[in-house]
Amino acid sequence: MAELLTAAQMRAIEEAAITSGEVSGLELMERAGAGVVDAVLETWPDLGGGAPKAVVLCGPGNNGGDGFVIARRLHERGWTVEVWLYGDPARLPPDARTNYERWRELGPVRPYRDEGPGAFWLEPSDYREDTVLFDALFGTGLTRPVEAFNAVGWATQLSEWRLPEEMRRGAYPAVRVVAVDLPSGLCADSGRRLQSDPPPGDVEEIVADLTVTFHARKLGHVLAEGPSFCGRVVVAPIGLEPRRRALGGREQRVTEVTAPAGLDKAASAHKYAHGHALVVSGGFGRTGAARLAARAALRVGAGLVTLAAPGAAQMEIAGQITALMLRRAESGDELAGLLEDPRLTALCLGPGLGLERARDLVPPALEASRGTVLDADALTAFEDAPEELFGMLHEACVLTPHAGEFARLFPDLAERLKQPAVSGPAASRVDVTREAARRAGCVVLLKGPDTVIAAPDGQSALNAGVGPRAAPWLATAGAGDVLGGLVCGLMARGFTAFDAACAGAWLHVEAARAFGPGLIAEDLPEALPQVLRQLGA
Ligand SMILES: NC(=O)C1=CN([C@@H]2O[C@H](COP(=O)(O)OP(=O)(O)OC[C@H]3O[C@@H](n4cnc5c(N)ncnc54)[C@H](O)[C@@H]3O)[C@@H](O)[C@H]2O)[C@@H](O)CC1
Ligand SMILES: [K+]
Repeated sequence: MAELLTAAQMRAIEEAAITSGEVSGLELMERAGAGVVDAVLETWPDLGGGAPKAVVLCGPGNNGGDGFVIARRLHERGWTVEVWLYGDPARLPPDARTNYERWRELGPVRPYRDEGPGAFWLEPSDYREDTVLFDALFGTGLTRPVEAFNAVGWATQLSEWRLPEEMRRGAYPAVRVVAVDLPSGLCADSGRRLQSDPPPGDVEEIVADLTVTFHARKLGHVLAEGPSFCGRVVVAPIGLEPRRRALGGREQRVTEVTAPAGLDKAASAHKYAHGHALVVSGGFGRTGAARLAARAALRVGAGLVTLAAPGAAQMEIAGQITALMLRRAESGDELAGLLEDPRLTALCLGPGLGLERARDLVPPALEASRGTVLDADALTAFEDAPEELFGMLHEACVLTPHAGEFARLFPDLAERLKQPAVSGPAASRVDVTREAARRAGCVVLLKGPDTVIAAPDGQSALNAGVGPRAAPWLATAGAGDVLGGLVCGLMARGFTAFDAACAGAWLHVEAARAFGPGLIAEDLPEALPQVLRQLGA
């Protein structure tokens, strides 16, 4: 599984490599700069043949050091290179200073200080269609908002370069923007832009076309605003070993969800060998969500799936199902009666359930100690008494809130994400989901474009909805109900709560991608066979 790193983990990996004598910091910086140049030429082959222009903005730390390497290497390739430094050359860290000196033998360094309008104003004639701007101001060392950009700073001008031609004040041709490691201003751990509070007016951000990071992606590339700031993200290997020990314990690590194993069915196994899922439906006129969840549970391979509905809803359901089964569960007592059947291996409650019914049915469902997905109304029903719910939850439960439901159960954690990110590392969706899982004592899957999954012991994973894992079509009514059903079906088949949540999140995205544009929730279960076939299930 691909690890997504924090700034501290990246530093620990680098330090371990340097102290072991395997490589020097200077060599790593050289490889980082070379990696950026390679990625630029690979992304824009048209720049390979000519003599383009580079404007390299260097900052006061090692990110700036990478910038000086890039400047030197592009100069060696025949590019016209212009270098700017924000900071005092005498205070550069040693490796950055060395590369500053090396560049100084080749060309000048123009100082930038935030001295008001015009402090960083390059003549329009300086710019050409083949100009590439390198943002080597701040990388993983950013700890506070970048004041230098306020109102009159570079960012305003950078963003102007990026406006459509007819909207630009001057006659600047479009400039390609490359972020070194991270677009400056972005928090490496949370993907949030560090900003003073209240935010300064009229500040534009650096939005990159290409971000070249080193060794592995950082959480900030995929969380929150990260994807919209980074553009294409390329990972340049800089010869570092994985060094898992430097990453810390499992409570500090975050992996990306990957294709699940174990979805095939043995030739000799009968249907009960694959578990029996029970999905609890809402009342008359509100059964669609549960039917979607149930069909997803069946498609993902649960041997049997039963819908439990109040009497008044049974006719409605019966007319719309075939392979699914139907039982009556009018009340909590009736549900408890159904759950006396030990062959029921997993439950799903919430989609379309109704708040009153949820308050009645969730306690006996949790009492039964089966793999249990709680979603939608099963979460909202406890808005006024989250502790009551937490007291009943057990390790085989998965809560699948969207941001709104999450805020109802964990208002203080949701508030942490809303507070302005004034210093780094800022609170991230991973942090709050981990804390929520610890508090609830079960797995929490926080839905969103970046879906985060955490277990009470801190183990975490995420599906970054970017690049090959983007599935914008999932923003459609009922898609969340299908996810609940997938996780329930997988638990019915014997997956642990955490593994079921990860596999469910992966399959959900994969099914959406297999169907593509025009997707509605009903299509998701129907796209699963194709996905499962590709997995060799
Ligand atoms: N050996 C290494 O450590 C390597 C580091 N690499 C590069 O080094 C970067 C990390 O370097 P650093 O840790 O020096 O950090 P940065 O270069 O990201 O920035 C840190 C510097 O900026 C200052 N600073 C932080 N926030 C500021 C703000 N808002 N306004 C003004 N100054 C601010 C800090 O006090 C520090 O001087 C990585 O992102 C990567 O680009 C790569 O060269 C690979 C090797
Ligand atoms: K940068």
